[in-house]
Amino acid sequence: MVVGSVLVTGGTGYIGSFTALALLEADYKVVIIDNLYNSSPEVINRIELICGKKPEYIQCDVTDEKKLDEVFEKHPDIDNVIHFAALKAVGESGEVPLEYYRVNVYGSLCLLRSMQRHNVTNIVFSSSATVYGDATRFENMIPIPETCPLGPTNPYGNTKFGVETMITDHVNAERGNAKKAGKDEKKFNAALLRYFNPAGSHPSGIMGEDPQGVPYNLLPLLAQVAVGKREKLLVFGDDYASKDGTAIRDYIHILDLARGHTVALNYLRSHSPGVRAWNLGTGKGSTVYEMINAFSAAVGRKLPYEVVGRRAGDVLNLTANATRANTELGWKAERTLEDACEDLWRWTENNPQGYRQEPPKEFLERLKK
Ligand SMILES: NC(=O)c1ccc[n+]([C@@H]2O[C@H](COP(=O)([O-])OP(=O)(O)OC[C@H]3O[C@@H](n4cnc5c(N)ncnc54)[C@H](O)[C@@H]3O)[C@@H](O)[C@H]2O)c1
Ligand SMILES: O=c1ccn([C@@H]2O[C@H](COP(=O)(O)OP(=O)(O)O[C@H]3O[C@H](CO)[C@H](O)[C@H](O)[C@H]3O)[C@@H](O)[C@H]2O)c(=O)[nH]1
Repeated sequence: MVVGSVLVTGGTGYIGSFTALALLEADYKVVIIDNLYNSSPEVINRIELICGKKPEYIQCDVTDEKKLDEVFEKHPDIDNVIHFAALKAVGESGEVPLEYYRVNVYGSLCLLRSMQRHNVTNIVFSSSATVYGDATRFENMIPIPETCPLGPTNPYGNTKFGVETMITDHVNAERGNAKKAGKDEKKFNAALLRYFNPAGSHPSGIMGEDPQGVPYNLLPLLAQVAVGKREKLLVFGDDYASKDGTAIRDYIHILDLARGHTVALNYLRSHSPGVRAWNLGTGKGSTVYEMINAFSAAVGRKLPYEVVGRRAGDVLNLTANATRANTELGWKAERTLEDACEDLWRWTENNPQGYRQEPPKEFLERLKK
């Protein structure tokens, strides 16, 4: 039995593919669009290997409004969108901000307009903890609650803040217009999911993060050090006001994060909250050094690093207060940092070339059983 249909933009990417898997496991029909800028279509096969169901994949750029219209016309049953497609590197966004505004902001505008034309009224948006900026500028805002004033410190964060605002204005307007016309205003809803730092892979070892160019995030970079693709990790600053001088992030297992999307979507459909923001994090902060140690423990040897200067746009501490998601959505991160590191290492060891190589036979055999 299909419980609903979801268009997943950026669905061959890291978080999108795990969410597509979680949606299929929760009996949603899933249509993925992606332009493969930072992903591989092979992940569709891996999703099928794991859950026995295959999402439909359509190559489509989210800034191509005509193509978006065609997708909605081909699938008139789609009644929800989860919007991942974006550029996501904090550092790079300071170098090519216009590209970040084009893909992240203009792409979201195209999507909302196309959804409006096709009467698709629920959206779950991939926002980010980056929208809070430096929460240590306030007293008592670490761990960060959703009520913390927003103030991104880099162009990437500004695009996420801008899209959150655009979605909020749009959904509120749609609700107001529907009410005036005596129509059902409650069908217009948005979840703004502010993720902290996703980590890890599928425990099977056949599905994980596979960035196409040079990765920017800490864990994929550490994974490259572990398999010898990179000599050492560069630690961006050891002069932060943390216990060991390195910056603090809240690393959340990718399976917990993916599950957060299905529960948020279910909540939109059952409670019709209008626009609501939820933090998805564990509530536990780890420094860069703690992450190097945790991943080194999973690998079984100490990974080399060198301290360099701070990265522009970085902040000291992004740790979530996830109480709202816990009380309202009934969602809580269940897996540990150790789980994330072990799963990441299993994926990396088995797939040093990412999705460009066949999964090991023993996995295929086991999954067939
Ligand atoms: N990974 C993180 O640390 C993190 C944290 C918070 C929020 N986010 C947000 O979550 C979302 C997914 O991130 P991810 O880590 O899975 O990144 P990802 O790069 O793995 O996935 C993004 C996907 O979007 C696709 N894409 C990019 N531009 C596109 C375009 N113009 N048209 C269609 N598809 C396009 C890419 O090919 C990729 O498959 C992004 O919106 C990101 O900003 C990520
Ligand atoms: O080579 C590296 C890469 C990262 N870091 C440090 O590791 C921490 C995590 O950095 P990431 O680049 O992995 O993640 P960010 O927190 O900068 O950003 C990520 O998580 C955010 C949410 O917290 C955003 O949404 C964003 O999309 C996503 O890239 C930071 O302190 C960073 O300075 C290093 O020391 N060396």
